[in-house]
Amino acid sequence: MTDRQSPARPSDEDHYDVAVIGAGPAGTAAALRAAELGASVVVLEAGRLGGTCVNTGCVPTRVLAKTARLMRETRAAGDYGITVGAPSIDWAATVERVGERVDAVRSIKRESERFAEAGVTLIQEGRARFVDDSTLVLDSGRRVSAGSIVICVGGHSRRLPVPGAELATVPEDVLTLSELPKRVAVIGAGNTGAQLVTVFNAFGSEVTLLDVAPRILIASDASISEAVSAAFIEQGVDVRTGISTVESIERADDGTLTLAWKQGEESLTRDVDAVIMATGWPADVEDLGLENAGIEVVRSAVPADRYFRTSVPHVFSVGDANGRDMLVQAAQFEGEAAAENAVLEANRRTPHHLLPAGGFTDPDYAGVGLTEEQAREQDPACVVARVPFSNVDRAVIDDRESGFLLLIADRRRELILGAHAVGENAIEVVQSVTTAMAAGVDVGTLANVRFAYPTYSAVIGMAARALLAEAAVAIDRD
Ligand SMILES: Cc1cc2nc3c(=O)[nH]c(=O)nc-3n(C[C@H](O)[C@H](O)[C@H](O)COP(=O)(O)OP(=O)(O)OC[C@H]3O[C@@H](n4cnc5c(N)ncnc54)[C@H](O)[C@@H]3O)c2cc1C
Ligand SMILES: NC(=O)c1ccc[n+]([C@@H]2O[C@H](COP(=O)([O-])OP(=O)(O)OC[C@H]3O[C@@H](n4cnc5c(N)ncnc54)[C@H](O)[C@@H]3O)[C@@H](O)[C@H]2O)c1
Repeated sequence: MTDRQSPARPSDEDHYDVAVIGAGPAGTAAALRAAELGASVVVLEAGRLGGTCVNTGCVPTRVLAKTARLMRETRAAGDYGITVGAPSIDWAATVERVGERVDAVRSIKRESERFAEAGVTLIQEGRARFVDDSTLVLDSGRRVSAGSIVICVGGHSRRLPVPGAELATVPEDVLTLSELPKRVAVIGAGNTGAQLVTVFNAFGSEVTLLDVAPRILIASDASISEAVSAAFIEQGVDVRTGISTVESIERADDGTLTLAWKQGEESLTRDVDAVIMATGWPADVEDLGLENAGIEVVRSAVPADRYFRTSVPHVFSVGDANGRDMLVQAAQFEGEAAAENAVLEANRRTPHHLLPAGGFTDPDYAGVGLTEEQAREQDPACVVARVPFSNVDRAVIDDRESGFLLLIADRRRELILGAHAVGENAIEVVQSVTTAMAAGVDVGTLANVRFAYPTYSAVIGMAARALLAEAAVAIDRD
């Protein structure tokens, strides 16, 4: 690799081949891969190792999702002849349990030991900031220079610029609520907001969900949004999509928050005990000194080309920082690719179409590859099969008939272009389809795979066989 000399190069011991800013999933993957390739590597982390995912994002949210499920299962126990009382949440105990599980996950991640074993230097002396395009300064005053720098700073929640926004709780702080709110408004129906709706609904809170977008889970296939939205409404959630704007939040003397918004020309209000703002995730770039390095920022993200190079080619941007696929699996994939491109001066890309994602709502949802709308735009003759869970033995056995798998193939019924599922185990089902896609399995082969009985994954074989039947019809029409 090229060893670029910084004009303000500190001392030899503070110069590395690769400097990685942030030790979340992106930074950890980038650092370990760069070290594996023989580079000298430093990781600069301002907070807790593991980043958003393990500390305030996926892991705590997933524990809350499990708690929500236990509440639902307990309520349904009577259907199976099990006598239990009506469950209720002891919020303090729930919060403690989340913390305990987060610590358990942190203990198996062992980032510092893995860095040490790989010969990666870890420096935790506050936030890093660019001095120039090859030099970083930490809060401690220490300077570090590197031939390549990988920006893995992740992001943070966004408060809407409305009066009273400071009264809202952001997703990272949900566990700091002093008590379980009886009435809660969730603003933002993306992956975060939708999951919090399910959690608070299961916990017995009265939930209102608002979004400016015309449908919830706007990034998912339209059929997913429709199904999850219908389930929310059936569960008593007040779903308000297509609102014009959130106007304000005001606090009354008794602590009640009044949320005001506009739907068309109509002004509406709702009194709640908590407002959660899950309205986006800008990159953590405000104090990064990018202007000192001539690195471009666009809409609160550090854009990168498909090889993760920023406008300054030896500086890379991966994970949530580049504002693309804000998922752990993307962050890890991108981190490794950027490390290879930095150390080997290669041009490695990541397969965006093989990134499965989903959420633990009630019901769960997930997707991979093209949505039906995207697939039809690319090829109007693509073939789509939808198999309801009510046709799947296991779903009926478990009393989980709601949901479906939508499988999309090209017109020649060879390639799987996308898969989208709602229902029990949707994420595991979509993961299995992703594995098949990654392995290059065609629809015909998938249709012949045997699935253990009785499993939810059996829906994949059913959908593949339905695709073949559908495709035959499509081909007849040609
Ligand atoms: C509530 C919630 C639930 C989520 N659930 C899921 C899920 O189920 N599945 C999924 O795939 N994704 C989920 N995500 C998204 C996932 O957490 C992120 O995509 C992922 O953490 C991004 O990894 P990253 O390494 O890019 O950034 P981060 O994990 O945010 O790590 C960035 C790190 O950089 C450090 N840092 C920032 N600035 C500096 C600086 N100037 N100097 C030094 N260090 C710095 C930070 O302290 C942090 O440790 C969820 C997110 C949220 C908010
Ligand atoms: N399970 C998962 O994989 C998972 C879970 C949580 C978050 N994430 C990722 O983290 C990132 C952040 O997620 P997020 O859900 O916090 O943000 P997001 O950007 O995905 O969704 C924000 C939502 O807020 C809405 N919104 C924006 N401004 C608004 C306004 N003024 N009034 C009302 N609504 C408004 C948007 O229309 C959007 O639906 C995403 O990329 C997401 O995929 C993933």
